[in-house]
Amino acid sequence: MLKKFSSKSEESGHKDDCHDSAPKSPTRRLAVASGVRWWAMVAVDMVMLLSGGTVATLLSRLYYNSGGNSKWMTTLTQSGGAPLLAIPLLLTPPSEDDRQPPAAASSKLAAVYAIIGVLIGLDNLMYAYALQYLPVSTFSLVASSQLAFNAVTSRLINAQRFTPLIANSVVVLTFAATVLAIGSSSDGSSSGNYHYNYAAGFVLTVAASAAFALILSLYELTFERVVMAQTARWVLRVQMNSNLVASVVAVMGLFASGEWRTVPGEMAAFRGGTVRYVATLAGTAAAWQAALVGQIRLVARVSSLFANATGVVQLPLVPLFAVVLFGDRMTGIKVVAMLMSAWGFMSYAYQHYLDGRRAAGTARAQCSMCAAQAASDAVSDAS
Ligand SMILES: Nc1nc2[nH]cnc2c(=O)[nH]1
Repeated sequence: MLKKFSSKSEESGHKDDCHDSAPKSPTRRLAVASGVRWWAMVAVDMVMLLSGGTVATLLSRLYYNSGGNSKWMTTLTQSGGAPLLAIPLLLTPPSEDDRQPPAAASSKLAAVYAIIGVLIGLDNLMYAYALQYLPVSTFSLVASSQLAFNAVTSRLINAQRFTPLIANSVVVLTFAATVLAIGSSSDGSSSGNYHYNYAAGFVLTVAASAAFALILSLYELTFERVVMAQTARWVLRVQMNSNLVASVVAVMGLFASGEWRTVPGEMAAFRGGTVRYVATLAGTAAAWQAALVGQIRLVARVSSLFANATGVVQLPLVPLFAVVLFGDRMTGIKVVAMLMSAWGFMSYAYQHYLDGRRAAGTARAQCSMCAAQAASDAVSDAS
């Protein structure tokens, strides 16, 4: 039995043999944990992912719009806030499960952190190039392919089952981003005065989308098969260590590419000056980690596909905030994209709700069978 967030009995459902024989549900291991408190915690994780991711993406755009140009620096901001995670890690009291010895040897854990961390470093670099090489609209369109990639990786790596509602969710969310991209390709979005490098941007966005889907599935596999725990502390530890490895990759890239030499000049020429430069990068780094805490907790609580679906909801949110912050035009198509996003997401959430009800019914039926079996055993023992 896996160790779940905080209270085991409430969140992991039934610990007895009745539950162990229940079939896996499409929305997977926590289908039985569908109480109000559990949904509230999922909602908090979603808000963290959506708000953190939106702020981080907008700040990355601000960096480029204000004169920033270093790809390795943008790469570093995506993982460089990892040491901040030491604060919640220290403040989170260990649960009963955290006091057990780790299920995996330290060397195995180190190898997992290294593999996922290097993948994150490469994904972050490709993501940084993609953000700069493509207009936001095209980027959103191509980046939504990560959900389709995740459908494949979670089928192959995490044995995710698909139902019509989940397939609908994947298709509708992908369409939402497509509608957005087609509709906003000529709406005067303030993406800066770049000479876009479409071909490279396209290939890098697709590669980053595939890499990110793989990363989320590997996180899920790590919680299920390596650490065999999904407590809040384990989530923070796995995120912190893998992102520290990714930061080492980014720092090595910054020095090996020689880009570090351009940083002082970039800082001096930055619109708003040095303080604004540092504040923009520090804010981006903190926002990415907040988003990732939400996303990785969703991987642990629900599944990598659910975490990715939530992340894709963010794609239509970014243009909406860009309307307010960068003066982009609001169009009907953006509203349609957002409504489609909400529909795609509700489809997944409804499947989860159905699973929760079905799992609770199955558990009740099995427990009454267990009780009847126990009573008949007691009668035969007595006679
Ligand atoms: N490729 C990719 N990288 C990310 N890094 C943080 N979020 C994302 C994402 O949604 N996609």
